[in-house]
Amino acid sequence: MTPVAVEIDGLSWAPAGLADIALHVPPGQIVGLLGPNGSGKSSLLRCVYRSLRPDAGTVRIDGADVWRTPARAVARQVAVLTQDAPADLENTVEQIVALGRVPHQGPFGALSPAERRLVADAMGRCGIAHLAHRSMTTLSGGERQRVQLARALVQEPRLLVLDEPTNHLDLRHRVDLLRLVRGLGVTALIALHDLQLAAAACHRLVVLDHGRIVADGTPADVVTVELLRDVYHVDASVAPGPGGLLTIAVRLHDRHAAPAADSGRGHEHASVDGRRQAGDGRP
Ligand SMILES: Nc1ncnc2c1ncn2[C@@H]1O[C@H](COP(=O)(O)OP(=O)(O)OP(=O)(O)O)[C@@H](O)[C@H]1O
Repeated sequence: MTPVAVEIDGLSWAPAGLADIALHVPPGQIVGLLGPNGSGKSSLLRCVYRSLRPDAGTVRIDGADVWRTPARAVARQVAVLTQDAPADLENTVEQIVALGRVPHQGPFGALSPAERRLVADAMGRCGIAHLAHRSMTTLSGGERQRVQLARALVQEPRLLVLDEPTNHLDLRHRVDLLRLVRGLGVTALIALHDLQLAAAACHRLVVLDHGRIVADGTPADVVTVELLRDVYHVDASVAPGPGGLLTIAVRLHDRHAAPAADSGRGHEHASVDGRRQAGDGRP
């Protein structure tokens, strides 16, 4: 799968406050889209995968304007994983995963042996092979999210658009999903709320606030005390860790909290591997 370049220029969409967005993503780059609730991440991604027509501006994938390209042709290049996979589908997991081939097939196309192998392989990579014959209605949120990922892989996309792909996943599956995405070598745009995971998984982070890009750069450049204060309104410290990982320590100002026996409480560290540690006692 050859990755594509994505070029967003002058993009505006008033309902989400998106205004004059410019973002150029080279082939193979993994971009994490961050920002508070309602900052416009999903709306921007919807403009990219041709689900939302912007008021102004363009989105070009390998030079082709997505709104001048037939939907089916876009679907052959772009796979999308949205926040909440539909839960009310009666189809089996295998049938849903096989839907990833639809953009590549004719009107009555049956799966070729190679495509059936692709479906089996994707289910194996996403750890859902044992669920192949289960109905989607019987799955947990995390299992449904992994089914969506398998369907996206089967699509053999050149661009992956993931909107909060990890919100139902436990820590191991979060890490597995992001590792898998990195291993694909495709271009990816991923909206994430977990800043530490985003910093660990993405080549580049872009932060939206009130519909505008307020930061764009490497994880270490973007995830700063100032960003957490000015954009997230959180009092925190950020420390570099081994292998380029970041550790974010958030200070909780809770006037109603019970007095703590340990004077270090109130400062809580959450590391990328999910272990929470007591405060370090720093002011
Ligand atoms: N179809 C719509 N009509 C009107 N307003 C909309 C529409 N879609 C989104 N919005 C508004 O645009 C703003 C941005 O929404 P969006 O879903 O893009 O934010 P987000 O950054 O993805 O948020 P979250 O982190 O909560 O998922 C929100 O205030 C939302 O209510």
